[in-house]
Amino acid sequence: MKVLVADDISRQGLEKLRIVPDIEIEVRTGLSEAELAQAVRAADALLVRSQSKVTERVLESAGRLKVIGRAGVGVDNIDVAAATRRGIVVVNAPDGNTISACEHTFAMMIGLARHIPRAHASVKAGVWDRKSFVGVELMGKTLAVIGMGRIGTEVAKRAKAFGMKVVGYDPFLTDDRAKELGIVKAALEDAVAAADFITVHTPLTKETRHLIDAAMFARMKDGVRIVNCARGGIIDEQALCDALAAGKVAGAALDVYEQEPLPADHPLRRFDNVIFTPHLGASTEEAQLNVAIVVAEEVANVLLGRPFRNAVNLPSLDKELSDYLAPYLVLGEKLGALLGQLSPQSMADIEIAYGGELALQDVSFLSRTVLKGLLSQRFADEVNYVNAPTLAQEAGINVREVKQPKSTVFTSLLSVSAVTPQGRRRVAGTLYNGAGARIVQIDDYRIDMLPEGRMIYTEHVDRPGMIGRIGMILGEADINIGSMQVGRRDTGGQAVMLLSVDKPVPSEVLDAIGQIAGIHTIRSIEL
Ligand SMILES: NC(=O)C1=CN([C@@H]2O[C@H](COP(=O)(O)OP(=O)(O)OC[C@H]3O[C@@H](n4cnc5c(N)ncnc54)[C@H](O)[C@@H]3O)[C@@H](O)[C@H]2O)C=CC1
Ligand SMILES: O=C(O)CCC(=O)C(=O)O
Repeated sequence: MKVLVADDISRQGLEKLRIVPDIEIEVRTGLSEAELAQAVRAADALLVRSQSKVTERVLESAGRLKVIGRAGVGVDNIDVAAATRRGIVVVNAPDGNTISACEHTFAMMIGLARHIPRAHASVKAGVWDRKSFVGVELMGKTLAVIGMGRIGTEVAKRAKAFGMKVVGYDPFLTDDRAKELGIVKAALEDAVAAADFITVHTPLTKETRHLIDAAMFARMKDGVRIVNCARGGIIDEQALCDALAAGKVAGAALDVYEQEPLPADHPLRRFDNVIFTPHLGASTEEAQLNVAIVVAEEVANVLLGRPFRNAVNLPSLDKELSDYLAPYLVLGEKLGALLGQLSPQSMADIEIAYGGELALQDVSFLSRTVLKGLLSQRFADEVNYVNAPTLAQEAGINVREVKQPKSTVFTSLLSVSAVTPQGRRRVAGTLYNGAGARIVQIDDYRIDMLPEGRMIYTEHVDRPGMIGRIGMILGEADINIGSMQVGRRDTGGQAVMLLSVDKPVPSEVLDAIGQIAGIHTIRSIEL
């Protein structure tokens, strides 16, 4: 398997991949979009930092790509939606550079408060000017932290240690968490209005683009100082230029820009009271080693089919949940595949229902495995856990998750149904204590069958001799029957049968069984 490394990633971290047999690493940095598109053609994995842009065009040529590893946090340089549609897992290293980005933010804030870059340049130029660089203290000032995630929280903690008052804005910040951190929770407008210093720590998304715009600058105190070590574009650069020119903003410290590298003629470069660094927030030995190790391990896990943790386009699964769900993931995929093979024609309105204890868990990952099994009839290898919901949506298939904690005779029941040309069809399964997974229902019929291997499924009239005749045809074809389950509602009425067989059943044998009077449906099933 080939891993293409397209940005500068710690060699020590890459060792984690180098030592895996069957994994070959190719390092090619500084590629244009067209070169990256060409290089990714033969890659099974792509490793990047923030420099490479993994666009739709790049992904179009990525025939074998299974995983993109981002050695860092922000994935705004990766078209995650396009990767998801293609079933490519995107993994990142969410906490490897938190402290470095936080400390850089503090360096920038203090540099801004005490004019350190300009004072340094003045001394270097042979000048001894102490009057031009009178600064302000942080102690007693109000800091607005916009985005109270990992980095924002660390910044808030350090600001408290500096004696600052901290006002935090984040849609997910709870009153309890704010209290625990000793900060004031506020709306965005109120946070920026109260602040002497403002620092942003959100990802760049549709919602956060130009979160700090001209209207927001108008609300700020005169002489406010502003820091951006998160992403260019969260602050509207034109509005910042206007606020600097008007003297509203006393200084800005920027690590990130709407366009990187920052163009040589960018208007921000004209302001002496703006401090620039070239996207260095995560550039420490420690952070680069941390993120490289984490992402290399994650990429190896994906390639080797082992569990992985940090996928940005899959629901997260902690160890406890992952252990609990593991046998259900196998059962769920098989139930999906069973329903898909029972009704290989079109289907709509899929319902994945969870009963009993299972209904009390976070089952979003499990629903994906059910969907993957179900859609594999239609999309074959194209479908995986990553793109199953997107493929269903694009095919116009509505998917519902239903939870019924109290309504099952089984400790837990997983049931999958869909509207097919034969009406709504349903299969259900459970895990028997000690006896493993079982299919326990097909449509309205109760059965008890191991969801494994090759099977023959029939719908037929419940009459004597039926099973014998099927057994005879299979015997003549030298096909051994492993086990058999019949489900029926009334004697002499309709029935279903599942037979497990030891080898593939040729189509002429299936046809011969289908000819038996009273059999009206026959299918070959493989789980
Ligand atoms: N300059 C650099 O080298 C680095 C930059 N970063 C940037 O910093 C960002 C934050 O990193 P982490 O704290 O690790 O991420 P995080 O995911 O832990 O925190 C982001 C926070 O932003 C909040 N948020 C999302 N939308 C928001 C909105 N509209 N308004 C207010 N808050 C909102 C989220 O609720 C979350 O709490 C990353 O997305 C990345 O872009 C991260 C590392 C290094
Ligand atoms: O790779 C880098 O140095 C950039 C880090 C960064 O911006 C991030 O992790 O989001």
